[in-house]
Amino acid sequence: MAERRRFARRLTTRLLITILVFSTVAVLAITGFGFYHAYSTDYQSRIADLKQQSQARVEREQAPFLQAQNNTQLLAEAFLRDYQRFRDDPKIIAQFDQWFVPSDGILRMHPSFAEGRYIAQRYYKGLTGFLGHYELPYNDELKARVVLASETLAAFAPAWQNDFANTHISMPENILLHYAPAKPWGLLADSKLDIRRGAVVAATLQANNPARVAAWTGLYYDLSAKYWAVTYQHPVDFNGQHLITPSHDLYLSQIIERLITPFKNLSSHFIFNPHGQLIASPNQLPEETQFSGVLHVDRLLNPWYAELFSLIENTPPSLKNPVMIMPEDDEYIYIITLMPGPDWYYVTRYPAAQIRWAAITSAIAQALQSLILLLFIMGIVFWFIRRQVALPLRRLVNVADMIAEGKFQEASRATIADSHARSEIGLLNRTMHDMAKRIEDHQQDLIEQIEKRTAELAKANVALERLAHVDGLTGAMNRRAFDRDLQNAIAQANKGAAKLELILLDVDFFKLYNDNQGHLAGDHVLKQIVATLQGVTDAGIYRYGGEEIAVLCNAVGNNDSCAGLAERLRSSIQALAIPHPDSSFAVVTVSVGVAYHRYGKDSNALILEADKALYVAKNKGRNCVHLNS
Ligand SMILES: Nc1nc2c(ncn2[C@@H]2O[C@H](COP(=O)(O)OP(=O)(O)OP(=O)(O)O)[C@@H](O)[C@H]2O)c(=O)[nH]1
Repeated sequence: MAERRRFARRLTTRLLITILVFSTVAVLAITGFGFYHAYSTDYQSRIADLKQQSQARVEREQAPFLQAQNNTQLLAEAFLRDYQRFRDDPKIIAQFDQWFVPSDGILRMHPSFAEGRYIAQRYYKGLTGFLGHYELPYNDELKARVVLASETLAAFAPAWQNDFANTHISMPENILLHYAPAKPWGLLADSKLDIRRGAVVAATLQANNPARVAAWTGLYYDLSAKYWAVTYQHPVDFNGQHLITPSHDLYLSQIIERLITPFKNLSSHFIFNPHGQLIASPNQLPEETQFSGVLHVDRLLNPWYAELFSLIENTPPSLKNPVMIMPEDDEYIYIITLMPGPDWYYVTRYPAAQIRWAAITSAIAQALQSLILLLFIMGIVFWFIRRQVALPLRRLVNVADMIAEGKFQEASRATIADSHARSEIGLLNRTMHDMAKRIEDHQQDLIEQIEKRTAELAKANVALERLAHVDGLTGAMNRRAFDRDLQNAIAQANKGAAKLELILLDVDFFKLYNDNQGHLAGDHVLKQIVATLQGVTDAGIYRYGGEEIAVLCNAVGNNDSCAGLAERLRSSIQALAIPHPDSSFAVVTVSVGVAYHRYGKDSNALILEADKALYVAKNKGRNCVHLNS
């Protein structure tokens, strides 16, 4: 029984361990793969995020650059339109002398254009002009060009004053027309200034820019304005002649400040232009002041800039696709984004360990989730197996024990609990229930049958017993019964419980009766005698020998009662009056010998005494009783 319980427990435990082992192996494999996958996915996703963040920042900051390009294009087209129509107009040419007046040995636009004035219903303000020393005299074309350029500038620039600090138009004749309401540059500029010597205007001259491309200058420090700026310059030629260069200055302090602001204090940012000039760096660069914005990486003391720029040149980004660079032995990764407009390379430097660590943390978190999920599932499986398998199995084992112990009724009641379950266990339970019930019914049948058969057997035994001790002819008890009863009676008598008397009766002249009346008639006589004796007494009547009858009388009273019985027996036979022609009494009679038991006398002695008494009765003439006293 205990073995069966242990087996049930072992089965459940083994089932759980098997599930646990296989699940653990599966989860570890999946977690391992998941960890690797989560790590690489997270790593890639963080790189993609960095690219996206850089791209978004660049796109946000590129607007003023693109607007500057559009604006200068607009100015160029408007100017060219007017120039082709009015360059020979005498009124325009004549205006030159009214608008531009001598100052410090050069010409400057009349200060009223800066302060505010109306000319032909157009309001001019914030406009200044610097016409520096020029080696040739001004001809009509130049005069008309300066006036038309001034008008173009006055027409468009005020609309942009909120977006750009200034708008200006330079000319290769050392002329600069300037719109900036806050600062009358044309009135303030040193008369000895030759703007063509400055890098900005110089870059627009045909000699320096034979391809005639519009471009952004490198970063420079505007000494007069005291800020870092870049200038977009759009050279405009007509019939091979360089007429004007509309341009915007774009103050970069705020833009650059925004661009080099780190992401979450982890990144640092650099900006290069395609010519290898450093536009911005988070580091303090003393060289900046030395080179006034022409900071070529080769001229920087730190070779790291040149190496980085060379890597960027090897894998340049496109407008939509930033690239990632991972230099060997470098603890950073670099995202290079192309900034449209000035075509700058915007570099985002980010610690590689930070990305790896974040990816590992994320992968570990996912792995932990998987493990927690495994534990949760195992918990549910454990609970399910315990509730749905282990407990019902244990109950079934108990039921099996009950059946083994023969407690079928208990077993059939105990199986009710899980019998409603639809599982195999429920089915097994119902089967056990049916089995216990059937065994119980069969056992009940068997018990009833055994009881019935036992009763029948007892009855048969009683009959058999009776048959074994009854004489077949007369119905009196036979000699075997006599011997048994005599022994018992003597034993009782020896204990003093009762007195005992043995009466022996013998049919008189029976040989003659047989001989003359026939043996069958003799049998009939014997039957009649026994029946008669039984009618006279309840004492045991035995067929002791052929025609000898014994009567055991357990007399409680005195000897007379047994003597009286012997006499009543004798007379009852005589009274039958069965004719016996060969008897001296003419009827069938019996002689009777009686012997009394005395303490210590055994059965043989008692029988012998009774025999002697009978012998005496015979000798006395028969049909009489003799007591052997
Ligand atoms: N019909 C019949 N006769 C029996 C049976 N058993 C014994 N006998 C006969 O009983 C007779 C007994 O005879 P005995 O005892 O010799 O003498 P008796 O003729 O009875 O004479 P006394 O006893 O001296 O009166 C025998 O002839 C037996 O054959 C029996 O079962 N049926």
